[in-house]
Amino acid sequence: MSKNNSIKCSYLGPAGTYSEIAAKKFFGENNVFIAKNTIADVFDSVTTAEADYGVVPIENSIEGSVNMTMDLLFEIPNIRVVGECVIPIRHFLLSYEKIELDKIRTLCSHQQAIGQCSKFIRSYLKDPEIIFTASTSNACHIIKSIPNSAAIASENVIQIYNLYTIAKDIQDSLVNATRFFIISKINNNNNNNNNNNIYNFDDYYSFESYKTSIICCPKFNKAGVLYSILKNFTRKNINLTRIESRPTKKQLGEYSFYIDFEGSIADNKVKRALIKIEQMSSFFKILGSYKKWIE
Ligand SMILES: O=C(O)C(=O)Cc1ccccc1
Repeated sequence: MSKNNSIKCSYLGPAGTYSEIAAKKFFGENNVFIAKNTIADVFDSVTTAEADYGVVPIENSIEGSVNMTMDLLFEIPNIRVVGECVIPIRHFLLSYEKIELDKIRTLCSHQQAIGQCSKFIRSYLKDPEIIFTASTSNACHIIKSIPNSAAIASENVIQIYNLYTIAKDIQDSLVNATRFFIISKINNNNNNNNNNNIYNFDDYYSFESYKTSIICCPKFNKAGVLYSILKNFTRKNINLTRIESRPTKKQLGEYSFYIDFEGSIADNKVKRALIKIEQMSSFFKILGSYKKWIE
């Protein structure tokens, strides 16, 4: 916390990104916002305590999971998820020149944004060179020096970078939303409820208004292993809201499972289910329990 009790929150910048929109929507404008160049830098800013919280994109309704965030949640210890935020995404095609669609030779944006606009790109652009950038706003810096170029970014960058709007709402579906995780650092001094151990979690939550996210890698890669994990939720009548697999990067065919479900790790039925799953896992990580995002 900074001097006047405002929160220090890092996000994927520079100014104008969807992550910035999410950060300000979750925490409110009257806080300290720290723009970072990459999603990995946001994680670093939390682990080094430069920021109290970080906001990172985790999944999109068109393009699916953000792999960089998934991998960092797996790899980086002492990070927990303390909240979520969902924002609608409207993609704009922007340029420093009033350029016709068929004259665009280079298109820049974050890989997620490019993927969310694949139909528009195929239908209206003439096979431009595509440059993936660290963020949508970063794309607006890159195109400044490239003739006949355009960027895909949010409406917020138009004024910030003084851009022309070539096209608006170019995403593949008008219903387009990205979910962000709010991450924080787990203090290992155990004198608060930050510890990651479910067995002595003593905060009391109104369970139904919470969600929990975990990562687990089964000990054995055999038929029915996913069922044997998921049945622990079914038997306790715990509703799953997301399940994604991600290669462990150790060998082909070996996956970690990212599971979100309704309920809190303060709930005994959740604890009992997770104890069983941990016993079946070679890797098990509780990312955290957090309030469901309500618009
Ligand atoms: O680059 C941004 O603006 C981000 O915040 C990452 C992202 C990119 C595309 C959709 C949602 C989030």
